[in-house]
Amino acid sequence: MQSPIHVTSEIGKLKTVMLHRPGHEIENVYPDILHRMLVDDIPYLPIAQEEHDYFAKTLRDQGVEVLYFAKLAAEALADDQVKDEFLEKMLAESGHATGAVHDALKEYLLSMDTQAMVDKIIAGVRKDEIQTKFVSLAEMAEDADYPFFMDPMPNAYFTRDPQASIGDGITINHMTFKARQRESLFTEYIIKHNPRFANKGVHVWRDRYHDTRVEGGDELVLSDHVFAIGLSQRTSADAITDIARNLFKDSNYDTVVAIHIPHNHAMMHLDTVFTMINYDQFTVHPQIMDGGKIDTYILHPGKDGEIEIQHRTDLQKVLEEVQDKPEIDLIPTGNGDPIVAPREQWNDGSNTLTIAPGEVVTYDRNYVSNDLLRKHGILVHEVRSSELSRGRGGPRCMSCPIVREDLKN
Ligand SMILES: NC(=O)NCCC[C@H](N)C(=O)O
Repeated sequence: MQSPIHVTSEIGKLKTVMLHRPGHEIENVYPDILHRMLVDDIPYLPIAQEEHDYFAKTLRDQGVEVLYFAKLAAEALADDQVKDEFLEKMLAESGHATGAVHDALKEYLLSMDTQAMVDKIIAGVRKDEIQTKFVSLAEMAEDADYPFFMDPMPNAYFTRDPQASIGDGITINHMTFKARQRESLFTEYIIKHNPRFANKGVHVWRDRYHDTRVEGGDELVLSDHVFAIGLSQRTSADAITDIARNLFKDSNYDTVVAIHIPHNHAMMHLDTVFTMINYDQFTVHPQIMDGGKIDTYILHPGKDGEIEIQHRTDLQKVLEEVQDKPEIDLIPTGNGDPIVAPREQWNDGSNTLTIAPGEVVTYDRNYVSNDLLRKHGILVHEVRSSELSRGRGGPRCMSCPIVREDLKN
């Protein structure tokens, strides 16, 4: 049976992608919780939605089928028993496993139709939306001023991160920060219960029930046998080892390249500083290379299920070797300028979404990087970015490829 997920590169023609249109969750962010919600500012929702619709249209105009995360989730919860089981897990992960608040939230959420319930969970539930019969001492005495029973998920529009397609399978990710961990519970239900994916042979390379952390922004499918992953603020070495072991055991993947990037918010994932845009072309933020060097580890299957690891520091050479190309063109964000490069990287100038070999979608605001891409022969579709960029992610972060065409060579 052909899996409904098929992604054997970063650059093969994009056929199907999963997005999330930002919704009311954005309006539930206020200054006191900005840091904890992992955003630096509050997008203006109507414009963010316009920009997102334009992004979706740009993809559709290029023949891409656009699926929406929240719709897939609602479809997955069509059966009442599945919905009940999901809701119990979601409430528990939101801090209400039992008790009066749990009961009131459950009654409130079940009073809605399923799509409205999913949208509400993503948006967050304020305390003043529901009446509880009793409150516990903890609710009365601790966090009394905190306005939410269920936190909003303002990062849901970065559909790249809670999961990642690799080959005919997926990783469903245990994400680093609490602010994003519940997002992948939706993915679990989509894969298990949405008719598009359920019982269709999707291989789950790693599920979300682990202590170690991985996020899709770090996961790059370089080819049908080479997988690159950031060793980053969000993805730990143990998780990388686990994914490598599972890929080596059950797939064609025989090479995992772990790239150590700075552990900070501006460069939280590998795709904020490095993306693949053509067979032999990549964007790279110059500041991750210390004099051209960066700690890189190549993992291969060893004897008896062991993993062999080589430590290298020349990323360009590593890419030439694993991609089997005589030369790799590394295109520096902001043309490597000491002011332009970090400024454009901050607004996701390296975070290109490749929709076909040598054809990308980028934010319009990164005009220096975009011009340079064009000079290197890349076809660039620019999308609007005044509000979307405030969430600290770009076109690659906002898209989860589900199907790409295989590369011809
Ligand atoms: N792949 C990505 O780099 N995604 C961007 C995620 C931004 C979000 N505010 C976060 O910190 O998780």
